[in-house]
Amino acid sequence: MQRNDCVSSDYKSLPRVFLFEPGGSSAEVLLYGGKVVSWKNSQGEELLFMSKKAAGRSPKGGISLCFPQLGNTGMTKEICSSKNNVKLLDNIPLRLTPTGNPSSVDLTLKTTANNSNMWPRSFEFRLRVSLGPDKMTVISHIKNTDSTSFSFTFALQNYLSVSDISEVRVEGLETLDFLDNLQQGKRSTEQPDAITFDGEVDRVYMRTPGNIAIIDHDKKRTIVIRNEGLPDAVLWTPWDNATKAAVSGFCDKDYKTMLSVDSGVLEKPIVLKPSEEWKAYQELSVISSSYCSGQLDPKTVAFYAKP
Ligand SMILES: O=P(O)(O)OC[C@H]1O[C@H](O)[C@H](O)[C@@H](O)[C@@H]1O
Repeated sequence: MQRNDCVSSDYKSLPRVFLFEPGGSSAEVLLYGGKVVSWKNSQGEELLFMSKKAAGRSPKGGISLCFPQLGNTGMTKEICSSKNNVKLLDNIPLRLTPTGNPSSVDLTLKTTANNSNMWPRSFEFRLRVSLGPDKMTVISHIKNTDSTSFSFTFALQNYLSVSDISEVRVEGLETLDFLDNLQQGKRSTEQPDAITFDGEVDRVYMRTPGNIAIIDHDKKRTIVIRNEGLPDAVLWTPWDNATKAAVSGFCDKDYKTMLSVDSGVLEKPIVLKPSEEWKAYQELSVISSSYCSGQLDPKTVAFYAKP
């Protein structure tokens, strides 16, 4: 039974920036927290999943910024939150800097220890979201403007829209070591085959070699994630665990058409000395998967994904 608060998302009433590029791709980015709430390919198909659960200024889904802590790796006692995933930027309006380019947006936040009660640190955050033909890049910068060093973990939680999770295949994580959050972080090694889904998954893959391909047979498309500075990846589906879905702000049936593939830096937290800056780059591209048969070489996908 669908809960009452799962009938319509309210994010369309929130202040946001619309991006367009000449090839027909488009995106929408919230000023609150810099969350990307829509990314459409040149055919106008939505590629990101947004929950219909009402959540005020922090709607669930899209591309969410998790900072300064994700999971229980590198937990710092400075953070005032009972949650492992801390999204300090949610609910904070970022400053919009004009780019003069309809396919790109720059958002910034300068904060001091005094005006952040969740993490009493001074930092500067800059985010650039840019569109290319069937491609989106997200560049994040964090500068330590404090008088002492600080450390953090970070992730872009990419909630991808899929036709049916049981028909989806993920390539690029084969044979990697992962920490299984469903088994108290037990370390295991992934099989040599592509990953498919038939139940709940919550894993942190460490030191991913480069590209991750999410192949959706029904939609005949592949989304490729390429990163620099974000070595780890989290794969999450609550499946039919309604309690976990609800805790994360999703509706009971959302799992069927959503897969979360996060790009992050988790295993080894980033340490910044005063005035030091950290930068990370993520590129998402979407391509026709009609040529995908059997094992897909992510390097080949990246090659085809280039405009
Ligand atoms: O509840 P959220 O912060 O949205 O997180 C949703 C999910 O994100 C990550 O992928 C974690 O590994 C999961 O444990 C978590 O449940």
